[in-house]
Amino acid sequence: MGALFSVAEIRQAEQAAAAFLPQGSLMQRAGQAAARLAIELVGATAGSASVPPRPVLVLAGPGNNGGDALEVAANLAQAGIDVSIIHIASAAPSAPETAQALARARAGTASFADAIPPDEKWALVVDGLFGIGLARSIVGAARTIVEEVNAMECPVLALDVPSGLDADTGAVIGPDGIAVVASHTITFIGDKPGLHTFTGRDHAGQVALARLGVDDALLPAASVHLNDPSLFEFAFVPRAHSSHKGSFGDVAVVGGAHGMSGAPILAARAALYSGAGRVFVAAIDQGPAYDPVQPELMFRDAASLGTAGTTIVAGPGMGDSANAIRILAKALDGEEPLVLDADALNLVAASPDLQVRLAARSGIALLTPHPLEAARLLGVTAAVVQGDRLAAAREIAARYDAYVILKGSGTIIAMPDGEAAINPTGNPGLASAGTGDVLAGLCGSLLAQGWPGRDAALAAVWMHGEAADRLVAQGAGPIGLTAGELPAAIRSVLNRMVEQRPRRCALPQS
Ligand SMILES: NC(=O)C1=CN([C@@H]2O[C@H](COP(=O)(O)OP(=O)(O)OC[C@H]3O[C@@H](n4cnc5c(N)ncnc54)[C@H](OP(=O)(O)O)[C@@H]3O)[C@@H](O)[C@H]2O)[C@@H](O)CC1
Ligand SMILES: [K+]
Repeated sequence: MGALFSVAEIRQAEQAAAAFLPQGSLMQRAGQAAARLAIELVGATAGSASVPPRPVLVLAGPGNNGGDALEVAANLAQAGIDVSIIHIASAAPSAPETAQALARARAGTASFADAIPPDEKWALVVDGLFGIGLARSIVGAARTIVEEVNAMECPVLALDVPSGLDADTGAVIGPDGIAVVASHTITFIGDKPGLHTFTGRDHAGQVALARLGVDDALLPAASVHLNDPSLFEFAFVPRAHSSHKGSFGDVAVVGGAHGMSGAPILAARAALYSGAGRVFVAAIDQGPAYDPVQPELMFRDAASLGTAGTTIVAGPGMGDSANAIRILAKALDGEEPLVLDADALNLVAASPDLQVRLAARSGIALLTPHPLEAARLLGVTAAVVQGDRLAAAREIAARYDAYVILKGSGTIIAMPDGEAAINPTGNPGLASAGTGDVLAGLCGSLLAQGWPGRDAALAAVWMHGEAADRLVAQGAGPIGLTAGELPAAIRSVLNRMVEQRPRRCALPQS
């Protein structure tokens, strides 16, 4: 479930499937599946499932994505819907199935136009300009069409992938490219990573998958999935009545250089609310003696912190002092699970010595970079990281034998063995100060409670996003959502997950 495939993998499956089918079968199936969804969408828009009072605009490009669109147009016209088609003809000869689809559309009641009729109000736009075959920026007449569609207010259904979007990476195909902003995307044969990360979430809207009857066996075993509780739910275990605070591990958040106390406190609160037994704030410089809102947190001097048996979350507000570097080196040399965030990642990126220590450590390392921190770790620009987020996260995971959470829309979770996931939960409310500190604290908390690195990374990211989504559903965002609201919301998500597990409790280690 939730498997994501590269364009190369989809192409292979498509060729293998087509070899056993009459010509044009896959395109016809794509046209039928998309027409069904289009009818549902216009039915919903018009308030009934009957013929909508407004016409549907179908955009058909020069390749097979255009062929899909022509099949959709023919099917909608056959259902009695008023359809207008803008067809960008190919200079090169079309594939036979696309030529067949064009003939079918021409034979029906759909009308063809050279440009989008001005002032028309559409029930729906179907985007079949370009699919996975687009290899360069959209320019000229096609660009004008995309600009016009993006300025419309009606729903837009993209076929396979919003035209102009790279289905592997979620980047707009450039340079200086443009991509359709769809409200819905129906994607064919297999779901694709680019629809779920970077700009993909904004361009694709709600994603539906039409397998077109292609056998699972024709697709490879997926190494990338959409993050989902089915990947980690067995890690949620009810607590035993005989447990005590020593059963759930210690977390120390190392950070809080002068003037930056808020970040480690947010991380520490998240660790506390997600069930860590004892939580320390280990300050680099002298800061507050306690947290009046959360007096359960214990404040220590980072330099004298005993780290044995303690999961360290290093980085929030840590700064770059010599003291910070010394304390980070000591944490890297320890064997306890370690979460590196924010300044700790920048210190590693700037120090070959710390890089060697990180790569050599035997305990779990979990890194939570945002794109710029990831770029520093890789010695590239943030634009390069964003241009292929999956590849960047996997490269860091492999280089440091670490679990990597590359933050941003469609957060990537990459494991040292190459497995990866893209997170579907969360919303723009998370693009605010301190939410990353909360995520780091949550990761540390799960690791301190004995979770494996893979499950901790997947579950932390999913719950963090889910908590934000629930807050938005309650009206607490996305505008103005604050990081401080997340820990309590995460606690309720976590307890709900545990309740749903049919498992018996885990007896505490003596
Ligand atoms: N085959 C199958 O079995 C199935 C395929 N399916 C569908 O086919 C889609 C893939 O079709 P595709 O390979 O024909 O590529 P597509 O995305 O239509 O674009 C290529 C066309 O665009 C042109 N072009 C490229 N860049 C351009 C630019 N900047 N500006 C202008 N033109 C540009 C390019 O021309 P060229 O680069 O060759 O000059 C070529 O003509 C896939 O996404 C799915 O929807 C489904 O029906 C399932 C079964
Ligand atoms: K498209």
